[in-house]
Amino acid sequence: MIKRAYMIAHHIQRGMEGILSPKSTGKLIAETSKDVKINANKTKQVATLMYECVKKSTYSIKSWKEHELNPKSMNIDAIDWIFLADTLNFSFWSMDDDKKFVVNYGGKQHSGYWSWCAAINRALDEGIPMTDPKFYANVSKEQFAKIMRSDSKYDIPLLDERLRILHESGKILLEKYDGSFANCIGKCDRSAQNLVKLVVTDFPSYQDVAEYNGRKVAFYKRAQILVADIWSCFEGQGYGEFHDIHKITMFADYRIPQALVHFKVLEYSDELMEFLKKDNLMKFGDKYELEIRGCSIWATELIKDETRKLLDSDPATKDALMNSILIDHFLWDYRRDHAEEMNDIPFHKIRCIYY
Ligand SMILES: Nc1nc2c(c(CN[C@H]3C=C[C@H](O)[C@@H]3O)cn2[C@@H]2O[C@H](COP(=O)(O)O)[C@@H](O)[C@H]2O)c(=O)[nH]1
Repeated sequence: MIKRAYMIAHHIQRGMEGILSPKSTGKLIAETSKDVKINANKTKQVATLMYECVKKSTYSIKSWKEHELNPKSMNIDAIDWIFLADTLNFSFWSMDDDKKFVVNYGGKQHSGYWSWCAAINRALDEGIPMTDPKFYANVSKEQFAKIMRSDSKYDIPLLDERLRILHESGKILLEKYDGSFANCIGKCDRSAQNLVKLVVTDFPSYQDVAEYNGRKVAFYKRAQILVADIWSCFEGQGYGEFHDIHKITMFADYRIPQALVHFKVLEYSDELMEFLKKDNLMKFGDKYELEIRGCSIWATELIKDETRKLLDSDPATKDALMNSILIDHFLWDYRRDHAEEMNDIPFHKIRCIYY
């Protein structure tokens, strides 16, 4: 057991030299950021909101399965569903809010991230083995286009990239992990960090890394949300049991920053706000982008620390679970549920496969 753990750590470490972890990335960027600032007082307000949710049990690890499109079971099928969902969990935004990819499913119209989940479930209902890597490692362009058919006039962005990544990820899963992500989990000795490192080492589309002031920095948004979704689905048990799950940071996407600006936790410079309001496209690795993503990670860490203090000060909640995953999911769901209020807050627009 020890030898194997050492071998894994050594194998993984080899590939990760000199890359800052997401938490260290967030700290570094927050300390030097010019156009994005964190308002420590406002982090206390969001922490109070989280504390209230825990007290009223309106937000917990169980919230993940309450989403109608997420798997309800805690089995291998759910793991393979989650791996597929998070492998293509990126870039759903459209320049015009009324020109977006939409999938009708379960009597509802789904857009954004949920449109992708709806497409998966629609395919499964049609008898297509969508979550089986033996299927998607070789799915044809035509069949994938049919699976991803839109119920609006607009296709999902980066359709060709998505097909390429499906083929790439499916082949790796078949060749190295006997066709199921459950086998990747089995190799990580219940360590979330080991699993993140395995994913970003073996699955190239997850290598969400950039350079900031000469340092290699990692956000690992999709790798971390993959581990977090497994943890959430299994409620921290069985395949979802990770002794170091608290080391996972928030997932640096383009939506949480909107929520953090809404709560005034993040403050953008006039120049940045001007740039965003003009719907200018950013490129992956731009300074503005790194400052938004890095400060979002660090702001969420500060919110987590403040929430922990409040929970510890109350006998009724001192043993309550709290981590950056729960805060992230709360903020993400809050943003979707209060989209109207946040429409005036621009999000950074970037076409990439990392988030
Ligand atoms: N930080 C963070 N980013 C998240 C998620 C999720 C889905 N998780 C949900 C599912 C069950 C859980 O309870 C979560 O509520 C998707 N995304 C990202 O958002 C963007 C899509 O946004 P929109 O265009 O509005 O659909 C895109 O970058 C996508 O990668 C999350 O949880 N956290």
